Amino acid sequence: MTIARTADAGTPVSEAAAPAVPQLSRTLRPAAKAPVRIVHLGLGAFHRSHQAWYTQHAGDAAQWGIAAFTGRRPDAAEALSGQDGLYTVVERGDAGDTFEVVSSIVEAVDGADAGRLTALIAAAGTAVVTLTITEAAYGLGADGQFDRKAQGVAADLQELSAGTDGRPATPVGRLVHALAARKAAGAGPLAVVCCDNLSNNGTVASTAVVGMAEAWNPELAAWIVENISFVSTSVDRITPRTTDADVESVKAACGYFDNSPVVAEPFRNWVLSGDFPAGRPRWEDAGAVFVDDIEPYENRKLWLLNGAHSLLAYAGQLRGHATVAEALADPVCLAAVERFWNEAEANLTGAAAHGADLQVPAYREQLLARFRNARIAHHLTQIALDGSTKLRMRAVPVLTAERDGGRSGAGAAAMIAAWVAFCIDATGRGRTVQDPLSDGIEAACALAGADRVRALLALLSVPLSQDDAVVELVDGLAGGFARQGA
Ligand SMILES: NC(=O)c1ccc[n+]([C@@H]2O[C@H](COP(=O)([O-])OP(=O)(O)OC[C@H]3O[C@@H](n4cnc5c(N)ncnc54)[C@H](O)[C@@H]3O)[C@@H](O)[C@H]2O)c1
Ligand SMILES: O=P(O)(O)OC[C@@H](O)[C@@H](O)[C@H](O)[C@H](O)CO
Repeated sequence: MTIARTADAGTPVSEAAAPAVPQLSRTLRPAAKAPVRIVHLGLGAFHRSHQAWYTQHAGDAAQWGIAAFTGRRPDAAEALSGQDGLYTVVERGDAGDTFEVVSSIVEAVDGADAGRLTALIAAAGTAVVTLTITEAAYGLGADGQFDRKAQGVAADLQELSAGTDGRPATPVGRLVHALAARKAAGAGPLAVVCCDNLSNNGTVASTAVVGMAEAWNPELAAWIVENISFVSTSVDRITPRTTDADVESVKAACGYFDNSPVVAEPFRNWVLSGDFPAGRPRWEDAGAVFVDDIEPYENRKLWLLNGAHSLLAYAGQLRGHATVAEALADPVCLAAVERFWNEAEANLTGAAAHGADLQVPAYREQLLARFRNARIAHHLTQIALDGSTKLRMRAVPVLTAERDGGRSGAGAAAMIAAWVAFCIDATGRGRTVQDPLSDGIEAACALAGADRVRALLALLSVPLSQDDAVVELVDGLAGGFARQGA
């Protein structure tokens, strides 16, 4: 029997949800397998609700199969393999659910299977590599450069030096290892499409991959620069972790057991910018948009949507809320979001001058409606993870722009203040948080008062930590987010 689990980084779906009805498979729901031409790293909930959905809805879907690799554990690959790669997308709107079986993932593989990854990336038919490995997995320093000291990098460089026998453990190390095989096979160029919530995500992916290659084999790094196109994207579809209740709702509505359904909001958006030297699916048939200048779209989404999410994640939990919808219903949280949005919107106008019609007021209205969709239980605990990486993109650019414009930046500072307050427990000491900089956070929290705030700020932005007015502002605002309620 297939062990029922969600994404490998998610909460396992319990054994209680195991089948009493037939299990989803290509026998139960016949669906031809397209040839693998896309390799995905980071088989989680979002890949299934977004890129795999767009690929299924491309006009030429029959030519574009996905081989999706997990990140840190094999669970999601084992679960999905037991269903021949099929799973259900539950589109959860205010009015109810709709259910769709997605079949574009034709192979689900344990990320540790270096042999399969190498074989697929070295195959001439592979044209696209997509990534959803989380923001923290790129491991760049606060200066945006490759960081040899980032988690796992030294060990991966050692593995890479073992050549084809090496077994790097980070997704970037694994990709570099496999690209070496593509170079050796003479399989030619391909596109790497970063789908993580990062500004300039194509550049971030390129810096991480080329940096790792350069540190191992400069000749490979030069080949990557010459042959690999790093495509930037803005990706959007709110997709919380799957729960046992979601599995049960699919069973009740569809009459089959699906161990890997994914629940997402009806809204979806994909903006891409960059070259696809070996071709790509016709994602535009499914609504994807290709642009020359992606920055305005990225900033709109990262600042307004993700920025509000992070603000709600910290302020909301401090005020006793569990989900985005609950936090937004709290007038204190809503006011903080609106204040931050006013600042962010003012700093998006420069981007609009580049010709993008961002329609920010309508975007804000739409976001409020999306966040209020209480049928999507988007837990603040999930959004709060890896705060230092996220705030560098969600709060720091707006606060920096405000300070450069001679203003206080109190709206963006409030997001950082909520994070600062969240990092401290009820006794005033640092609490355990999941963050790539957890050691630095712990060390900073051992300090007191303004010194603590300055040290935490330095993890996000050294220049902001040297601005006394910002330190004082964040320190003052953090007090206002003192823990309340449950
Ligand atoms: N969930 C959403 O609503 C959403 C929307 C837009 C963008 N995204 C982007 O997609 C990413 C993944 O979201 P998800 O909901 O699929 O999460 P998830 O937890 O379901 O899956 C994340 C995948 O990345 C792997 N991973 C995580 N950290 C890693 C690390 N340090 N090293 C190697 N592999 C690692 C996991 O093992 C898993 O395969 C987000 O971090 C975000 O950047 C998510
Ligand atoms: O996925 P993360 O962890 O980068 O961020 C949490 C949320 O802000 C994010 O998942 C949004 O829901 C998503 O970006 C909406 O498209």
